[in-house]
Amino acid sequence: MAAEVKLGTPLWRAVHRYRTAFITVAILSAVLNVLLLGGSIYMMLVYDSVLPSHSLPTLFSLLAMITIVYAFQALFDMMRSRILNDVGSALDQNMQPLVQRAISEAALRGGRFSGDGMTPMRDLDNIRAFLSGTGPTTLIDLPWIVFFLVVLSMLHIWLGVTALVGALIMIGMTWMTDRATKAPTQEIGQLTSYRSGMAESNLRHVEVLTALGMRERMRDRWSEVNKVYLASNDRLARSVAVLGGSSKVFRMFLQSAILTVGALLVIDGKASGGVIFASSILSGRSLAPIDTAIANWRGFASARAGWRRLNDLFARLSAAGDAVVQLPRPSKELLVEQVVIAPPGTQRVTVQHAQFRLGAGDALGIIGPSAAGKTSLARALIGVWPVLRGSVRLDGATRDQWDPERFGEAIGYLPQTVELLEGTVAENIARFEPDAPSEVIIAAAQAAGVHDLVVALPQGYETPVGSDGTQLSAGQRQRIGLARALYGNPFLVLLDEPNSNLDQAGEEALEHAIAGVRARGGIAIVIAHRPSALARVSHVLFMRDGRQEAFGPRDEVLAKIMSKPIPINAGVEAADNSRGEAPRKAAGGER
Ligand SMILES: Nc1ncnc2c1ncn2[C@@H]1O[C@H](COP(=O)(O)OP(=O)(O)OP(=O)(O)O)[C@@H](O)[C@H]1O
Repeated sequence: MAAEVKLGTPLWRAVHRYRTAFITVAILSAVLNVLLLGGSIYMMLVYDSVLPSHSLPTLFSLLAMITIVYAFQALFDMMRSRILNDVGSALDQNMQPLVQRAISEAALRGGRFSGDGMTPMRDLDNIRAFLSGTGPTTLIDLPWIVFFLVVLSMLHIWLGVTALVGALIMIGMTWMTDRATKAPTQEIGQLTSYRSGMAESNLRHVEVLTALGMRERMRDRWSEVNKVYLASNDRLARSVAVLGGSSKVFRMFLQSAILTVGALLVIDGKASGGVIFASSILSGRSLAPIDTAIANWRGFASARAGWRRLNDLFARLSAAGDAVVQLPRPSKELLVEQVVIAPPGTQRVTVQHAQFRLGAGDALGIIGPSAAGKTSLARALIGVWPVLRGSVRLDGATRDQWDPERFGEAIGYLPQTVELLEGTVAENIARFEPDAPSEVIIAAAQAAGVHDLVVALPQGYETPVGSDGTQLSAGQRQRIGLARALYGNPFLVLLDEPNSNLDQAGEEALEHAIAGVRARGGIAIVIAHRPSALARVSHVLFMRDGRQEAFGPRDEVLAKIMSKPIPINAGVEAADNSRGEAPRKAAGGER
């Protein structure tokens, strides 16, 4: 039974969890904004009471009071920044696992964005940076403009009206900033990913690029993308600078305008001298959040674009749920029923109507020319590619009925490119399981016939493999990859061209490993171009052009395909009659 995990708006739900913190920030902001009146009131009192009376005690009492007010302002400001910073970090920590899962799911479904595929992670970074910066406090302070306008109007209606007109103009500027930043912000998001994906790919392939004299050409290609990226950044920075600068100057002008209105009111005898200065300061303070908002709009726009993209991504992945009922480990059979496969994110069928059944103790060799669909079928069998039609069942259950981690424990997979991860040999064999028992690691290494090879390494099982396993030879990588595939005695072990880099000893270890899987009641599937890998299989499946052309007991199928004209690279050298070798001998014969 698959549980419906509602991922629709997980960001909102995560933010909702911190509502108490947001309410506290809102209350602190309210107090802070009221305290902001302190400076203006102080100026008004000094001007209107202290100066006419020349009273020093009044002046110092007022100074003491305003000092306390400023101290509280500083305290509350610090408190709300701290709370928001904590919320940003907690939200990040909370969402990171979901974001990582979304990145993997999107990649598996073929929805990997061009580039490095890490856009969702950067989006979450942008949201955290926005929450931890001045953004939220600025936005919270914006509605308080109305309060200051009311206070100004209470001093005199014309002061309020002047400030209102100024505020409306500045809000218009904010709207223009938003329009000017929206498109470049989105463009920069995509370009950042593309640019870093390209740089990462160039670095990963540096040896090939150097050997083939392609480094400069690839660097030039990257520079072209970088140029577009810089231009977009430039455009964005310029818009923000122009509008941010204008709003700041306009705010200063507005203060002078208010001063002028105040002066006119004083001349008219409708206000005191203190009111002029108080209102000027008040208007400056009240409109400050608008130009702070404009100056920081870039961060806000990035966070908003990231927020939308993430919600969109989560919504698209909402159907993926975790199984709640844990099925027992499979132990009986693999059933493939009329399976049609297309690479994720495409409708291009690469395997049509594959159908076969394997029982515990069977081993299957999949052979066929290049691009016959062997690897496509393999990926669907282990559940990393979806099936368009038909089904793949282990002990009667399709993959979506399993908890993904538990399903992985039942699978052993050695891909064509071994893909070891940064860590030690032991960690790689143990699939990075924390506290993996040594005896299980050694058992896997022994099953793969690689134990002696590992202990002969400089640090034995603790030898670091380097990024992508580059500190090992291709043969060593492949054999350690085989041990990883066999770790924990998985039921279904799938080996995609496991002998492409093996020497004689490696080939023998591979044969032994396949025999071992069969002997313990597992199922082994081997995709092979070289005949030695077929030595220990019980069945053979021959594929061509995405079709299953033959399936059955090994010798029967090999005999059948030998009787037909087979392309020279049909997948097993044994099938290549042009060499005049006896196919059965080349295939090894079941031992
Ligand atoms: N990720 C992918 N996206 C789109 N098409 C793909 C993808 N992977 C494979 N294909 C296409 O699917 C077809 C079958 O490829 P597949 O790798 O399954 O063949 P194969 O029999 O394993 O070949 P080989 O023996 O050369 O490894 C090919 O035409 C290939 O271009």
